[in-house]
Amino acid sequence: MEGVDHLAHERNKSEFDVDAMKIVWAGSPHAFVVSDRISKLVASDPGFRKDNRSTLSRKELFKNTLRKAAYAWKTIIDLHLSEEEAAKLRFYVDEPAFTDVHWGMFIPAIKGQGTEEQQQKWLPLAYKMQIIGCYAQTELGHGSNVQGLETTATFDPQTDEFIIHSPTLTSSKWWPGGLGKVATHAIAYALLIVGGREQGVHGFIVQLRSLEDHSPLPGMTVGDIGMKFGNGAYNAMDNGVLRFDHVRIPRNQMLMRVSQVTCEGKYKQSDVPRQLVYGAMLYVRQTIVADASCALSRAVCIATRYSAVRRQFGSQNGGPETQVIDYKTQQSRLFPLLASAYAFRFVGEWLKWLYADVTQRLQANDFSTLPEAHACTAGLKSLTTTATADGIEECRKLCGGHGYLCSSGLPELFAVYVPACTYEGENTVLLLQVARFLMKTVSQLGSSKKPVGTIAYMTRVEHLMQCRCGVQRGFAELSADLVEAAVAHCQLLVVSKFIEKLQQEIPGKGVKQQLEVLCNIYALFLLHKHQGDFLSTGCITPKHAALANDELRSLYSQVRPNAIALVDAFNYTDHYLGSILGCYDGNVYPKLYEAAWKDPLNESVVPDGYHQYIRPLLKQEIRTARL
Ligand SMILES: CCCCC/C=C\C/C=C\C/C=C\C/C=C\CCCC(=O)SCCNC(=O)CCNC(=O)[C@H](O)C(C)(C)COP(=O)(O)OP(=O)(O)OC[C@H]1O[C@@H](n2cnc3c(N)ncnc32)[C@H](O)[C@@H]1OP(=O)(O)O
Ligand SMILES: Cc1cc2nc3c(=O)[nH]c(=O)nc-3n(C[C@H](O)[C@H](O)[C@H](O)COP(=O)(O)OP(=O)(O)OC[C@H]3O[C@@H](n4cnc5c(N)ncnc54)[C@H](O)[C@@H]3O)c2cc1C
Repeated sequence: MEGVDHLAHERNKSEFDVDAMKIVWAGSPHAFVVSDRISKLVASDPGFRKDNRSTLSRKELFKNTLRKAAYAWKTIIDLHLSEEEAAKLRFYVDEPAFTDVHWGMFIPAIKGQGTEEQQQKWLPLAYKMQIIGCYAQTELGHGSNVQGLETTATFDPQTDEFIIHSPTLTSSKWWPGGLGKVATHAIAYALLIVGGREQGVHGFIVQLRSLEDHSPLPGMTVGDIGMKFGNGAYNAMDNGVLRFDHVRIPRNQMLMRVSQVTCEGKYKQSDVPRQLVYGAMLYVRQTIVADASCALSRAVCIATRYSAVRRQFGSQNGGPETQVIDYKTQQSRLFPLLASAYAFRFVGEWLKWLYADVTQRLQANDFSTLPEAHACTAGLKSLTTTATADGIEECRKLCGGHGYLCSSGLPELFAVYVPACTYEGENTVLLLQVARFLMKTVSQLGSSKKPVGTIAYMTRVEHLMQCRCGVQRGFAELSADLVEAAVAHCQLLVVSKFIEKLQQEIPGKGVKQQLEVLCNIYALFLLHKHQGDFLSTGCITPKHAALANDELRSLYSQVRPNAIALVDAFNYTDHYLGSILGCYDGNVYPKLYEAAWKDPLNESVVPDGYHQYIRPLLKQEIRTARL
């Protein structure tokens, strides 16, 4: 039944203006138009095909990724796409690649930590992709502990150069995306040594490979670190290993916005805080939060559409069975994830604003909000990526057995997404940073320094005023509890930003009402999940808890007729979703059936290996077989 919309009856049930919701989701009418146009452009171009990814060998997959990246770049040039449109194009191409780190980390690091002069020299080359960059921070022995990095950058005043060196095996750079096979340059982080004194970790622009024949420059040992979790998936990325053997680079290739080394060998610090060396991480964590809503909404879209297609039990008088989306248990697992996708969208929007604000302040030498920005980006990165990774896996289970097929799109989505819990700051390590920030705030509550912004509420929490412990004392011992407190603080942020969103004018019939329902689901689901904490701290009574649960059930019933329209509002093409279970027309079974026959195993009826292994077994000739 090609061309028939099997979900039409669901779409007819919806009680709000889906087109208006699409604009809310996109962020603005302009963002919607750009996103809609570019996603369709990618979807309709066979050059961006991705349905065969899971059957390719690593080498084929990688080469195909290179081809796609080059093709994407050609498309960007040919169509004169703006920076915004080009970023959307890369997003909808939907394949992890060296370009992610080139645009997402290498360029932002130079922008944030390079001097004007350095930016003028390097950025035009990077923007035109005449050089390709990666971000080489993590080492085999040290990732989270950035101050523990072992790579050294020793200043040689005789030649006005730095000598970059990997003194041990554990100091080998290990993990950087794009480093393995593609990048020509790296921002390498190393311990600066000037005049025999260690001056902490700094970033350096280091050329890795020849721009003529791509061979590694003298003193560099560089390669790929090997296969990662999941077939296909993140293996399109060449995460790499790199060792430096006394590699010399000119002095002006140290990123010198935060601190400088003069030709006489003097180390000077600007009045900007040292933490700006970590600026690129602040930026990327913020983009990761925005990306979490994309990944979660994608999984939720698949699970919601399939839950409306899938029927199990409950047939009466020979009629159809019940759609699994009508089971309360399915709703209680699915709808909080739908609400989370929207919640993360709005907190991501807010974080983008916060980041723009802190960047503007930093440019005007106002560093007062940097600790708060660090706590918010770190905490929300941790919260949203953990919830999204768990949510994708839950969506897979919500799709039953078919969710385990690669053609559902969910295994690959999970495999690509799950490292987000680790990269750019391991999630627990980041929560400890938030906890430290909260404890610091608590310890200052009695002083004249009043908490503002996202921590202003602390003055209203009475028992916190009685806390007078030092920040460090007992921190390690209580760190597991403090991490929970950090999560609670971040959840408060998510809920309050959702509520603030609802206080704005939101046009479109019924749009605001739907968002109110989702906001209430998000908040009440949290209350339900952490009922024990709320009850044991006396924040709610058992009666409140019971009322909240009743309300939650009723909210699920309100979402039910709108569920399909709420995921349609993400405006994802079938190409981007990459899922038979989530296809727009809901025509799942014929597509699954057809796809199965395309598997390489089905290329022959009798499998390769029959004569060697199956037949000798069946004929009891195993002893004489040549295995
Ligand atoms: C295909 C999928 C793509 C999906 C992504 C989508 C979009 C993203 C776009 C582009 C990205 C591209 C691709 C994405 C894929 C992969 C990329 C992965 C790249 C990486 O994976 S790249 C390595 C990242 N590797 C880390 O992430 C290490 C984590 N480890 C740390 O980050 C620190 O090391 C820390 C904080 C744990 C320990 O620090 P510490 O406290 O023990 O000691 P330290 O001396 O370091 O800090 C002293 C004072 O600095 C403050 N402070 C710290 N950090 C700050 C910051 N960022 N800003 C402002 N202030 C900061 C503190 O709050 C303190 O402040 P105070 O003294 O006031 O309390
Ligand atoms: C797919 C992928 C892409 C990556 N891309 C890049 C890249 O482009 N560039 C780059 O430089 N790096 C990259 N990385 C590396 C990444 O940033 C690090 O893996 C990450 O920062 C975590 O550090 P780690 O591996 O040292 O973990 P570890 O710190 O060793 O974590 C191991 C465990 O120890 C715990 N732990 C660590 N410290 C503490 C503490 N103080 N208190 C309590 N518990 C603690 C953690 O919670 C975790 O459970 C990438 C990693 C992955 C997986």
